[in-house]
Amino acid sequence: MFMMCVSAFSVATALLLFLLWILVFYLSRRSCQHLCSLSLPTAVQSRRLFSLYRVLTECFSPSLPGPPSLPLLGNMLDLTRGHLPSHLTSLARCYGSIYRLRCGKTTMVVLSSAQMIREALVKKWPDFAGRPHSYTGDLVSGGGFSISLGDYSEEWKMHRRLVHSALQRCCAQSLHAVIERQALTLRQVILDYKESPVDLSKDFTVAASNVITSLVFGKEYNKSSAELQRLHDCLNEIVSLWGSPWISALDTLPLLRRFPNPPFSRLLKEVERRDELIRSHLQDCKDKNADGIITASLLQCQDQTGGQSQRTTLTETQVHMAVVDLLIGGTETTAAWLYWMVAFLLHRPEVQFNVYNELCTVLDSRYPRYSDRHRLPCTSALISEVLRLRPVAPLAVPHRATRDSSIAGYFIPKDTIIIPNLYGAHHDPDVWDDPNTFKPERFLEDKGASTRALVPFGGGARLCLGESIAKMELFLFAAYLLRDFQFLPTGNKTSLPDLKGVASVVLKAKPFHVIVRPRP
Ligand code: HEM
Repeated sequence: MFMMCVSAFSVATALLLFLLWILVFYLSRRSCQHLCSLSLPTAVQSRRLFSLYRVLTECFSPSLPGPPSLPLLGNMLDLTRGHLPSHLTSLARCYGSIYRLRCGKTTMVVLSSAQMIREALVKKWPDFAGRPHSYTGDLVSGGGFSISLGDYSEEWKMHRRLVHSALQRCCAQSLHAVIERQALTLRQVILDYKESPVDLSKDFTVAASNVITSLVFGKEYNKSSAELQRLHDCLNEIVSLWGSPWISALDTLPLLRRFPNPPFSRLLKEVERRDELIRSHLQDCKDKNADGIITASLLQCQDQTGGQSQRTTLTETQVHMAVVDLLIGGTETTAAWLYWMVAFLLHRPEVQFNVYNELCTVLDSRYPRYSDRHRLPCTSALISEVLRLRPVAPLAVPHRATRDSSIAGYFIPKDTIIIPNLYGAHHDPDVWDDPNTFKPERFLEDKGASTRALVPFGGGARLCLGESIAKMELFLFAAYLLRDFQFLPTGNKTSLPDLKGVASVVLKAKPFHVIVRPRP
């Protein structure tokens, strides 16, 4: 009897709370819409109502699972692990494909399945299109004016839209020819090695970089160019310093900014050097009437006067930072992917053979064009599988919730940091059979059903800006290389490349040597 009374009481309380929540939800939504037009006391009341709604929503939604956190440190130690993407993926096996980590006052939510990532980034894109604000992020992004690190705003949308249109125009006009030329140059570089064991990492970086510098500055370089070296060293140093704990500590513990910090001083110096280099390249483009097709397009955007409804002008800083975005986003990513492709092919030589056979049969003896990709399923499957196993931006770039929202029924408060764990989604055992094994044939067998679960370029408002360029590059570089060469290990099985790699902002394979034999 007593038990029956208790349960009746609990049901009644829950019902009452639920009704109260509905009432508060309704009133708070109405008040929020009119908040600006209200008198001060009414506005205060409405805000209180809204806070009450927030508290009740939090109470009603289940709390996010996650590993235990230490006092003060929270889960910071989890974030300093060597191979962060695979560590976050192993946590997903314990806590599920959505879990939280705490870092000081900040809550981070890690999404490790394609379904969750799509829900947040694509379906609810306006809620999760923000970027975290940070002191050091502002310094490296010209005050938050880069596309990749700038927060979501009307100004940012216009910036991205104009740069995106410039890229689309360039893709249509000259991208194919630029990549073909670089693929042929790379072919010659490899032929010159005359089958001696080589590490191709730098050659891939130069090839990928030349595609971008041709489009941006109308210039290409060879491997020994001091100018190219300066540009790469500077950009790589900025990316690696910015990711270091010495620098991120300045964002979480502002007090540290008062003390000397040599890595931070180096970062500032490199940012200054980068800006000088880019300024002089842009000046060159202006003086020579803009050879680089993207920059020409961006500089035109700068010259136009703004329309009434849609502004069409970019500031000098926006053009400058767009160039930085394209150089950083477009070099190490494509190069790292090519290097991974060779590493995996050394482990499964029969895949090389199948792709080579396909290229010879379908194309006779000519070089492939991007439009051939639909007739080359083995080549396309190889590209998808390498992107799946080693997404080169394994944790994308952190997002920020721009307002209170939810993912998979969990309440996500405004300003929560969202980490799309693309690496985890691509190793999800519920979607991929034998997820850790390199098996391009999986994309042939299930007739593309699982390509929806492939999210190497992110999605939604923050979808990789260079996706179309990257896809054409991966296809043409891979097809040219595999048509002309056979990649062979330098010795026995123990000389095969390590397949775990080193994870930072970009996931790269560890250095390895290979013998490249020209096909007859
Ligand atoms: C294999 C090649 C590439 C992969 C896998 C890749 C992947 C990604 C990913 C996962 C993001 C983050 C998306 C997010 O925040 O949710 C991103 C952003 C970005 N990527 Fe790429 N990328 C590649 C090549 C390129 C190229 C070639 C360029 C430029 C030419 C580029 C430029 C950018 C830019 C500017 C952003 C920032 C977009 C924004 O915040 O709105 N990427 N990329």
